[in-house]
Parts: sequence; C-alpha cells; structure tokens
Amino acid sequence: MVGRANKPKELVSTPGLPPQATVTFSEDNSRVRAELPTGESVEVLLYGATVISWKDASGDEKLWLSDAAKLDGSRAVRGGIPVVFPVFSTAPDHPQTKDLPQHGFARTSRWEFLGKSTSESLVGKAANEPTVKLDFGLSSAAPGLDPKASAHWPFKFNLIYSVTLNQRSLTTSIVAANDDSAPFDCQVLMHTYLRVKDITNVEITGLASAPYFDKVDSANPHKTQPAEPAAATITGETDRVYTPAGDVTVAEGGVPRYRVTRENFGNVVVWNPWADKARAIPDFEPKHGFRNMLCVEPGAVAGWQSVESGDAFEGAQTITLLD
Ligand SMILES: O=P(O)(O)OC[C@H]1O[C@@H](O)[C@H](O)[C@@H](O)[C@@H]1O
Repeated sequence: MVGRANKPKELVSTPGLPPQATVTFSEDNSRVRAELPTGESVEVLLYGATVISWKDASGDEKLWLSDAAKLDGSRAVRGGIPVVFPVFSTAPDHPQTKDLPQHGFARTSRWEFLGKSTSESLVGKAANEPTVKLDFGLSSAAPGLDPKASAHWPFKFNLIYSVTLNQRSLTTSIVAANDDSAPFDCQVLMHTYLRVKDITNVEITGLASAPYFDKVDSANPHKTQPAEPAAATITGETDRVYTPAGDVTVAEGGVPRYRVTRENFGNVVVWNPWADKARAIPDFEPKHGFRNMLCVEPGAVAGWQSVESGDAFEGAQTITLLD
C-alpha cells in the first residue's frame, strides 16, 4: 500500500460522541435489556415492568431472583423489583382496594415499553457519564392490564415507570396519574430484592430510632427501633414497615454495599422470610435462598396517598453501589 502524506494518524469513530447504551428486546418481546458501553446492564420484564437483573460492569448480579420465579406472566415475579400499586399487602378495611389481590395489579399486568433515553438526550448528564433510562407505561385502558384491576378498581389512571441505569446506581421512579373525574387512594412501593452474600453478616443502618409496624407481631405491632446498636441485623423472619428519616444503607461484614435513597417515599419495608416461611412459598427457590436476599422496599404504604382528579403521585428510589 502506498503511503499518503495527509492520511490521519489514527481513525477515530464519530468524533465528539461517546459510545451510547444499547437497548435490545428478547426474541419473544417479553423483556428489554439495556447495557452501558462500560458493561453495566439491567433487564426488565414487560410483565409487571419487573426489573429482573441488574449487573455491574464485572457481571456481578445485584438483585436476587428465585430459581422458581415465573417469568411467563402466570404470576408475580419472585425476586428482582416488582412494582406494588395501588395497594400494599391487602386492605380488607379499605373500601376502594379491599377486593384487590395482595400488592395490587401493577406487578401482574403487562406494561408497554415507551422508549429509551441515553446520555446524549438526558438533560443535565455530563457527556462522559454513560446512562440509560427505560420508560414503561400502564393505564386503565391498556390491553395488558390484569383483569382483576378493572373488576375491582374502576378508576381511570396512567402509570409511567422509569428505570435509569448509571454505572454505580439504579433508579426506579413512578408517576401515578389520576385521569378519573373522582379522587382515588393508592399505596406505592418498589419491592426490591437485594442480593446479599450471607444474611447473617448483614447490617442495616438508617433505621435506628425509626418507628415501625411489625407485621410478624400482630399482638403488639407498633414499635420503635432502638437507637443502639446503630446497625440492625436480621436473625429470623422479618417483616417490618419502617418510617426512617433518611437513607438506608446495607453493609456486609462491615463493608457498605448498598445505599437506598428515596424521593417522596416515607416508608421502607424490610422483609426476609427466613427458613420456615421460605419453605412455605412455592416459587421461592432454593429454599436456603433467604440467606442471599434482603428486601429493602421504599414506598408510600403507611396510610393512603389521596390523588385528586388530574393530579399525580410521584416517588422514586435510587440504589447506589458502595463496594
Ligand atoms: O408473596 P408476596 O405477595 O410477593 O409478598 C411477599 C412479602 O412482601 C412484603 O412486602 C410484605 O411485607 C410481606 O408481608 C410479604 O410476605
């Protein structure tokens, strides 16, 4: 090859534009996966808009997903981040939601993928910080709506759920709009199953002195977390609705791993079924898997969010990797 005097020293791909995230659909259109150019990834099942995987650049999974989780739309996903709306748990005494199934219908409806935004288009993001946001929608008119919703919750609503992946964090946010002529009540929660190496080494900070509702002590459920020790540990079945003042941090063996921050979510449910309950949950596998998970679930679930006609409730969580 004859050398040219003016040939460029090196060929660079599109100057000025950093590599962008890639977004791909599974062959059966059941899930969407986004990967940052730096290797971090997130995978969302359209059924429930359930985040079923979140990996760092080394491929290390951050969420726990049961080996027996159904990903075919036959039941809510056991693991990942199911979206709870419009009722947390069941509410037999609340007329609007009393007939809805546990945790509502958002996690058992097929959501629509609305699109993606990447670093290029996300306002306020430095061009050198790779990021991707995936948006999902579910409304009262959606074909994928769980029939239990229209049968037992007749309001016109529109939900937008956004999953934003950054190199060291994952944010999930929701806007629940009331398109009805009447106000409705709702509860909202992100049922995050964090993956841990060994639950017996887990320490949770940010709960000290926080009031909580203890779901496994029906005789005496209203309690306050002691101020000392500063870190709470999990030593048996735990199912508590906390109202903490600030962020909640999960450490393992003294090493901080996850920081959970909230916007407009006053509560954090901390759940681990432990051995006996895990055995009783059919889609919880392996049965010893309770050792490798801790649900830290930000939400607005103590009392009700009353959303006026034409108004919306908004809330978000961000999980930041600390290790
Ligand atoms: O089995 P489900 O419906 O997914 O619920 C799992 C757990 O979810 C938690 O949020 C609740 O506080 C628990 O009471 C419940 O057992």
